Amino acid sequence: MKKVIIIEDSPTFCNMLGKKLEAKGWKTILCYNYRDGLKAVKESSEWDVVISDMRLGNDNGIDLLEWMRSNGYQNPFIIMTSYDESMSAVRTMKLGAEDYIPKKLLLDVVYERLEEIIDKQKRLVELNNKIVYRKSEKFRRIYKMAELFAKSDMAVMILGDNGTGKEHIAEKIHLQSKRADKPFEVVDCGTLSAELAVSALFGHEKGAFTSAEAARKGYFELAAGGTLFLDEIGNLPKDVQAMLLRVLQSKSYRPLGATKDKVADVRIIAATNENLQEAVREGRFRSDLYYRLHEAVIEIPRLRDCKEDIMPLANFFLKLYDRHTDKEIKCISKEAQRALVSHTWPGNVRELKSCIMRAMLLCENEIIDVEDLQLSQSTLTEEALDFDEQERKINRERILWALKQCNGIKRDAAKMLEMSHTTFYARMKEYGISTNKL
Ligand SMILES: Nc1ncnc2c1ncn2[C@@H]1O[C@H](COP(=O)(O)OP(=O)(O)OP(=O)(O)O)[C@@H](O)[C@H]1O
Repeated sequence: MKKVIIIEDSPTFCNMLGKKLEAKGWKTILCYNYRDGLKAVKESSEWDVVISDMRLGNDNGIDLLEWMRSNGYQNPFIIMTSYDESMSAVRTMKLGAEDYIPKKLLLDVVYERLEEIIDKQKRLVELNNKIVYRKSEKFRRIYKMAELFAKSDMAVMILGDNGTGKEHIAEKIHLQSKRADKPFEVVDCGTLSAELAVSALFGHEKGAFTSAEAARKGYFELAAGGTLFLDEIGNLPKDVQAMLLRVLQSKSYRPLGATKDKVADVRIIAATNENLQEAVREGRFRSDLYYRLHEAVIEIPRLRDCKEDIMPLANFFLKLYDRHTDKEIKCISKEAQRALVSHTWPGNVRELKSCIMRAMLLCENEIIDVEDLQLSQSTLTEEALDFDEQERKINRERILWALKQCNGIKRDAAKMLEMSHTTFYARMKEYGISTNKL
């Protein structure tokens, strides 16, 4: 049952709000002071919503929110304010409150707001059921960043190799944002040729061109109020880049054949596995669009750099596909587990997912064994081996080039490649580069 904890030091107002919400099917816990509120929070489950007054006698709702967040309680939190408390209300939003609502409006809007919160939670739960919450240090940091960026409307750039999980993170940001109840639209920029792009992005009216037999909505309209995820942005043709930039700057667009502009109300999240800086240097990507899309950046690591995530992911995929086979597969043998953890996974999570699916088909008893995984070097595809080898070669050459440009000064070379010193030194060691031999 949907549950809300109401913390309000005026019993009359608290009871009135409680009655209103109970009439709409909510279970309520009424607390008339900070102490009782804190107790109710400690006993709450993670989806219970907290509505607290800003002023609670000598105590204060913001302190409660601060206590909750620093003690790991992530319950949705709404603060009730009086007319002169907007500055403090802004602070509560920064601390992760869902909303602040002036008390005089509360009875009119609270029910709608609570339903929105519940709907958002449901969708987040659905997404979380499809994916594994990755516990590696690197991924925990990524989830934290995603949560922080979700609170703003900043354009976010997600960087990472193919199959690392960029789209999931983009959707997570969307579902934790104010736009969560609006669409999340994915655009595969690689398929947008200059001819198709205008109509695909902005739509067209009936008769706008010879084959336009009916009007069509573009991605900007389909995602209205929500998030547009521009996947593989590095593949966007140059003239489409200019078009996109204009729309992002003016926040308006015009469908083909239309006579009026429409408002471009979307949050942009883009992703790429390409080195976009290099693309800018080589003139393949517009630098103004590059900066417009990089208001915030999240880098997704390769699967082999988060080894502790491999087995939880593998076991999750095992359960996922278990429903689709009539075999009674119970687990993965110790030897197969060792093989999974030490494999290099050039195709990242996507490769792991198909490896487990294939193993389940091949497996002839209850335990997946190392042969079922087909992971030996000889069974790695040529393409995957080439990809890995080429990547090493390119990275090595880039480091050598930067060192030469900077007369062997490692700190400057790391800066030039926008790498942290630690990563730069680690890569030099990995590739056997020594400044003596330059
Ligand atoms: N945490 C996760 N839990 C379960 N499955 C995951 C997780 N992360 C990624 N996957 C699965 O791995 C595959 C690749 O994920 P996703 O499409 O998000 O990666 P990507 O980096 O966007 O890929 P690409 O660069 O090819 O567009 C998908 O099938 C996805 O369901």
